[in-house]
Amino acid sequence: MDSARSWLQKLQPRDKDRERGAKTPAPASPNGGAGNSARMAAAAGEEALSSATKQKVAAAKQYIENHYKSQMKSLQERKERRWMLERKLADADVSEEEQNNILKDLEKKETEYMRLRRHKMGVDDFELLTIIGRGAFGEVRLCREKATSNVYAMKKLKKSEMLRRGQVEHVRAERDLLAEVDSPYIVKLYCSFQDDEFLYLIMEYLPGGDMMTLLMRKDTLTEDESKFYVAETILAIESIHKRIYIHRDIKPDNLLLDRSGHLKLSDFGLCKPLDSSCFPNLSDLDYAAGKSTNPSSDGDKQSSNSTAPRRTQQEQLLHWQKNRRMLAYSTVGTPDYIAPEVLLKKGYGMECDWWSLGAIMFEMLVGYPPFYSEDPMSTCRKIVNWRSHLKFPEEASLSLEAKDLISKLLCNVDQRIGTKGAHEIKAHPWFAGVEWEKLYQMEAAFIPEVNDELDTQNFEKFEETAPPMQTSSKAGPWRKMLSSKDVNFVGYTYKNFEIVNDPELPGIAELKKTNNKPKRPTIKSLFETADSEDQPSDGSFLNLLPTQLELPESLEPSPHSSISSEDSQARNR
Ligand SMILES: Nc1ncnc2c1ncn2[C@@H]1O[C@H](COP(=O)(O)OP(=O)(O)OP(=O)(O)O)[C@@H](O)[C@H]1O
Repeated sequence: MDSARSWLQKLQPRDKDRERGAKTPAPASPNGGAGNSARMAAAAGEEALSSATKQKVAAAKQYIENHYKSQMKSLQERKERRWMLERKLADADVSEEEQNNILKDLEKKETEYMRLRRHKMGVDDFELLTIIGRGAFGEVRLCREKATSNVYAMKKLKKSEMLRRGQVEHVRAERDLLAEVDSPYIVKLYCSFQDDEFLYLIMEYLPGGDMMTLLMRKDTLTEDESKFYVAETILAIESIHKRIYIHRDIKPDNLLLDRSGHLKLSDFGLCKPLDSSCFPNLSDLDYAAGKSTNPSSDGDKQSSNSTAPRRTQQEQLLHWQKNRRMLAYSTVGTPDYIAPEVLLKKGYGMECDWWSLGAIMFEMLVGYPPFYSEDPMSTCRKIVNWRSHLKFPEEASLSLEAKDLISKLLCNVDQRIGTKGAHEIKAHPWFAGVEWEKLYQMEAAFIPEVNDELDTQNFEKFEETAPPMQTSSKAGPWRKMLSSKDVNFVGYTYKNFEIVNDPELPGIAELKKTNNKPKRPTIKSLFETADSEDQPSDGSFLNLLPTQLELPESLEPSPHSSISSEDSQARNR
């Protein structure tokens, strides 16, 4: 607030100076023409300057409004937490003394959380450990918070790269979604912050690795194993669709496995393949989709040469595996799971995520994705001409139900299963017998080997390109740290209440079950065992903690900060 006020004060004199300058009479000219043009130029200058000023004032106004809104929301949420805990305790078999202790515990956590919210979090608060992932915009690394010794995954994204590739809105969407959605199938975000060069997401560490690595280790999965992962992916997608978000980039690399082997969706908003600079000839696809029904015109080497023998399933699998990691770590990424309507940029909705699910299911059962080709552009062509290219290799011996479900996922949007909601897919015969509500409590298809909290054996080994930088993000007042570009990243900082909660102690359900006196239940466990009807209608109050807004020194308007019409269209659906 103070920073907003001082920023406004700083603004005013400059504004007055400009107005004074604009009102200075132009030198007289004998015919009045030069004077007129000078006056006109001055007027135009005034208009231009005042529109820049207006933008700054609007940004400051928004900052102040957001700040107050955030304060009110924070207060409300604190009250809700207290109220819910009191209700839960009233129903629980806990002595009065115990109840008082638990309530005191909550207040302690609240104070801790308030302190944390005021603390300007930075990369210096963490000990940087092993690199566990690399993407187009940065890296993911295991880290340990110095103050608490808690282990997290830190995703670090280079701001300049995000700006260069017009991904600012996408990264913002990722932060927003992770902060909003509270689902066991979505990776949990604890906090986000930034320094002058990078954006950081501090997430729960999922030590089971990702689905891409699992698939590379196993070649193919059985139908039962696939069913488990496909079912959990459906629940993950359903939870983001309920929030009116579309992922658009669901692929095995983004399906992570927790310690017990259950699946969580991650990596929201960075839709690299939508970046047309990555696929320079993307407009050709339009032509390919409309005109070509002949597989041989789709650029796939295998089919372009009719005399070349078709690869067997095993050969294709080996070929795919050889290229897979290279594709994953390239700046272009793999287009193998992207829906045709997304590639064609003709407007798309949530159905595109169900297409990706179909492609992943195919890969689990067959060993490679359905439209795999030598190079990404050929894959894109095959996707838009999916009718000619979707083939189930006989050697894979898929059940009729599996083939039917895949064919209903990999088809035109208007016929695609899931268009009316996830329930359509859940009701498909391939899932007969799946207990959707109990899935998360069931034993996973594979239990990953994880020896301790720092174990990274389920991840690829990545070379350190440079020693982990412990660049200071805290030295000096934060406003001085930010460059003018940072107007694009205003409001990125976020802190989740759960960062101050201890997830290890038993819950009240356990207390009731054993009916003896185990360790005290924690606030978190009490919330976790709360009935869904006890929760606010969106069921996500713990994750809806306010954004700590940041106002950069300069709020220069930037061409990068606007949402493309395509993005807003997708978001509005
Ligand atoms: N919370 C996490 N816990 C464990 N591993 C993770 C976590 N988040 C990401 N990873 C690992 O890092 C890899 C890259 O992560 P992610 O896809 O989020 O990064 P990215 O830079 O957005 O990549 P992409 O280029 O796919 O957009 C994942 O495939 C996974 O192996």
